Amino acid sequence: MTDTAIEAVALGKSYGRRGQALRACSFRLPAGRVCAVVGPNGAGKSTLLALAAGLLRPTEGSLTVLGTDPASARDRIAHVAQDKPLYPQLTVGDTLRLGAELNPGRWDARTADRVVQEGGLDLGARVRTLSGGQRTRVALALALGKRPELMLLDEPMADLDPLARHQLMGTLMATAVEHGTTVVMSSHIIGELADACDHLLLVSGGGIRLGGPIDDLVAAHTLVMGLGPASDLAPHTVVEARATGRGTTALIRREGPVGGDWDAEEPSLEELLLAHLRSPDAPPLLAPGTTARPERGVAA
Ligand SMILES: Nc1ncnc2c1ncn2[C@@H]1O[C@H](COP(=O)(O)OP(=O)(O)OP(=O)(O)O)[C@@H](O)[C@H]1O
Repeated sequence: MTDTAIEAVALGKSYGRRGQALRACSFRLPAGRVCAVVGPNGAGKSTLLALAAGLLRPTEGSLTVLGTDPASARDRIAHVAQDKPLYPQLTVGDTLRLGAELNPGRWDARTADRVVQEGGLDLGARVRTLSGGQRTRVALALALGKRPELMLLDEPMADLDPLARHQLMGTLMATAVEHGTTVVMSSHIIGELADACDHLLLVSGGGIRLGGPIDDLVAAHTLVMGLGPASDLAPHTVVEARATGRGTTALIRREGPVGGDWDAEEPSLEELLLAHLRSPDAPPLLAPGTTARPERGVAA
């Protein structure tokens, strides 16, 4: 088994005259990890996942999945698209039985059944009568039941309530640990998946802005304390941020007036990602350990 789940080199995807969805994307996602692909609406996340699933072909560069061409790896991949295609006339029980029939010898009935049961779904209910979140549950049960080497989940948490998110994240992480499955999930809610994932890609405007193990990304960012007069900015406002070519961000924030001075604290991963989206190409604002007087506010 390869230690790389997905590798892209100068990857690009154009939808003809309708636009360039991805350009010059180079990254590597390690196998057996839970990876978040985050970025704003229209960033190119779904396109990236569809390319990795072998449903689209790159127009530039190369993409290797599980050590081979994505189209050749389709049996080893489960892709859950945003619209969660399922057969609406089938019952939940029939849908799971179909999953088992289509994946003889490797169907993980225990996990698939548990995902459905945890949501309190009636096995006799027809898929067309289910809510969006319930359909998501069935689609994820099918994907997990297939026991894939790579799961590509496009906005899997979008329709789920907090308990369902918690349950499914737990199941996905356990699957990654127990079976060595690589889980790649996308979200346009920056930071939504970050706490549960160990690897991250930040996509924006069709390019990769930031990528790597989350612990390394956080550790590589520099905390800079801004000292200055209290102002009318709300607490927790990011007041300035810059990214370097190496991905280092100097982030200054106000924790609230403390004796009339600015204070700072360790930025959250979500703040770091937002900072990168705000100022992708700017030079570093400050060297590590220096102080600053912020002059303008940028809403957090
Ligand atoms: N089939 C298509 N034909 C033409 N353009 C497309 C097609 N699919 C996507 N695009 C364009 O490619 C760009 C990236 O779209 P994509 O769906 O990959 O983004 P996304 O990051 O998944 O967005 P969202 O968070 O809104 O789902 C967008 O500008 C979109 O309009």
